[in-house]
Amino acid sequence: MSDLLITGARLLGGEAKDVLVVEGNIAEIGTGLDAPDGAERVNADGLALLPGFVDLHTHLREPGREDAETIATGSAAASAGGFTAVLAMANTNPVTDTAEAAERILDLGREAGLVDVQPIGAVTKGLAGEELAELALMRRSRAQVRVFSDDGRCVHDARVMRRALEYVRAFGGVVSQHSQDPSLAGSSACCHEGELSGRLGLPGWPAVAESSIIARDAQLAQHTGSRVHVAHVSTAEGVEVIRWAKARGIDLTAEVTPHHLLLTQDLLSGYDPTFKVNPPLRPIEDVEAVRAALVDGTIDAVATDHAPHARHDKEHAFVDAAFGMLGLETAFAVVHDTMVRSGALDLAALADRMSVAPARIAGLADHGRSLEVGAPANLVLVDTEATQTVDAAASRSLSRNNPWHGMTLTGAVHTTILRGRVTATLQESA
Ligand SMILES: NC(=O)N[C@@H](CC(=O)O)C(=O)O
Ligand SMILES: [Zn+2]
Ligand SMILES: [Zn+2]
Repeated sequence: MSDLLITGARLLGGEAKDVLVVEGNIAEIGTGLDAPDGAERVNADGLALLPGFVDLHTHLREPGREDAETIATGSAAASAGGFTAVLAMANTNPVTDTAEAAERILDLGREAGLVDVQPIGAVTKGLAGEELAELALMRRSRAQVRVFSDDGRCVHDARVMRRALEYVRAFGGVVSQHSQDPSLAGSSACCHEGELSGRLGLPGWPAVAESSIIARDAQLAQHTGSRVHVAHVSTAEGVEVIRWAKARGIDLTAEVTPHHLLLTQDLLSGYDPTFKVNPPLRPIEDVEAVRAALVDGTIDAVATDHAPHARHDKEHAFVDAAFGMLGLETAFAVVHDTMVRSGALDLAALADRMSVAPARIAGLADHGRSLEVGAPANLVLVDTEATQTVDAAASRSLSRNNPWHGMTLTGAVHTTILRGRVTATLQESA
């Protein structure tokens, strides 16, 4: 493994320093450092150095839908987006509900070699919501699964959720819940229920379908002494319940997606299925509430919910199209543009929400670390001045359901480093 010298990087956006990486770990931080013989150099003048991003919520589609994404293409999109670790959701085909399935994903991630791919295990067999999957066996496997989710579906049965929480408590695991009560909306619900859904003539999800499940799960977490993570919170009501739960000391964490931080339901007026996602895009009041919650720490982390879909699954009438949108490559730019440029968060806080907090929630010891000697060199260099117009055709993802296409955003990932190895650079994409 060759050594790496990064020169002139602003640590967390602060003071400029050189960082020497030896054998995958940060060996020295200082000024005027010399590169050892054969070391690779990265000139980071004007760039900020952050811990590599960690995505708690990525859909990689392998096995089963390799036409939409593979572990290799999703890993390439992730490293281009500044990520050094991603958690791969379990709603593949077959579902990741056994130790063998989880180990296979871990191994395919290692083969791709661009980010650490950490499998998420299903809560229930086949995501059917009835029988618990092999939670303990997945935990004891080489994949060491700690996060469990039926994402795409809500673990609706309270008895099943209670049992899952009791199980994962024994080994420090967490259940990541897709909080959306299916009984509060018809099976064709495809947008936010409100004045706009009435006007568009589309069946909607009411906000209470989200907040009522969060409230129930918070109380189940308290009752079982276990830990719940709220995936993709999207409503002001959901945020209020999370705030209440945290104030009571309930062990609950939450994530918000870049799209719920920036996009609103008004994009649906053209019936373009690119903007069809679960949970749905919401009114501006909800966007403002999730932003404020990300600032005050009620929401712990940003997670992309990168959900690639093949063209033929998206090119349908709005009600029939698949749910989901791309997010890995644009996440930093969106969060930087909406939260940092506005002054709501500084770069250190962005690093907390996109790296430190998600690594802690997922129990990934090598990621989200302080920039200090001895830490694994899982790092990202970002350019906070660079302005880019998103081009869907330039994506590393196999899919093109990109809601950011044509949007101009300030903030770009420059170089991503996994254990001292450069896995992506901005030049490559130009
Ligand atoms: N977010 C989405 O709209 N879709 C996700 C599932 C999910 O996250 O609920 C998918 O797997 O496509
Ligand atoms: Zn979901
Ligand atoms: Zn998802």
